[in-house]
Amino acid sequence: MILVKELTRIFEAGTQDVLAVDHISFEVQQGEVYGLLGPNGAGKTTTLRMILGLLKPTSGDAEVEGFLVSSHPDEIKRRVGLVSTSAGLYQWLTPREILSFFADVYGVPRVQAEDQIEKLSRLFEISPFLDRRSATLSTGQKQRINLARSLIHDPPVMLMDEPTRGLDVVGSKVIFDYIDLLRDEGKAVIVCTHRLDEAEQLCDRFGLLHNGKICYEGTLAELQQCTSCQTLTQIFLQLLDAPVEPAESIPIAQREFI
Ligand SMILES: Nc1ncnc2c1ncn2[C@@H]1O[C@H](COP(=O)(O)OP(=O)(O)OP(=O)(O)O)[C@@H](O)[C@H]1O
Repeated sequence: MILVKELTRIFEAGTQDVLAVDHISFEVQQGEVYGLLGPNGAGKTTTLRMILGLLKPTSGDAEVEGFLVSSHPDEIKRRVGLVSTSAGLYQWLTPREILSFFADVYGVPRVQAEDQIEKLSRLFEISPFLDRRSATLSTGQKQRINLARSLIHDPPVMLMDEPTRGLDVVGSKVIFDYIDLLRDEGKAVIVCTHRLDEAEQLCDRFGLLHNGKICYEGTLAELQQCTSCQTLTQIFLQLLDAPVEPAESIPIAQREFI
């Protein structure tokens, strides 16, 4: 389970600071897929990075499986998998070497790691290029390896930042099926995506971020009811049209850091 409590992040950016995430709170239960959606610059990636402990919040906290990120960052990393297209692969290593390396980093016993590599290879159909140098792989093939890498320690919580970016229809279907499997296995999943059609199919509940704030939250039916829109795309466009304050810039003199 993921609990996000009043998370806030201010970035220093020249003479004005940027309020990227503004006191957001939400929770994701086991077996639930939560769509964290919003336009470019809304604060999605910043939120994921704070939950994982890669970025210190200016204020607020996040809790994963009962551990606070502020006090137990290592426990959080053991329990969370991050899928991100910006994650690079070690070009000179093969996918098998990369997966073994990360299994080792997470302390997965060797035999269990080999089984897990087998299972993930079948699942993501990466067996044909498991022993090729990563530098020779296509974008979609690399994305599949990234996905397998983030799951090597079988974490109970998954954070997915644009998981289908760069994938063809077949690759996207593999991810869809996998997210369904994660739900069935009782994992808590956050998915950030610009593909609203995909989000509509994939997610049980949504948080719509705009200028660092969650403006709407709920199931599709609840969002439809409170906006009088039918599709997630229409709801999203209504959100963008709404008179929301622009992302706040804070003069340096008024900055507060915790
Ligand atoms: N290191 C940084 N320094 C300064 N500003 C930053 C930094 N990282 C992010 N920001 C700003 O914070 C805001 C939120 O960025 P973030 O990457 O979280 O958005 P996003 O919703 O993931 O966007 P996208 O959909 O384009 O990936 C943006 O205004 C961005 O410019």
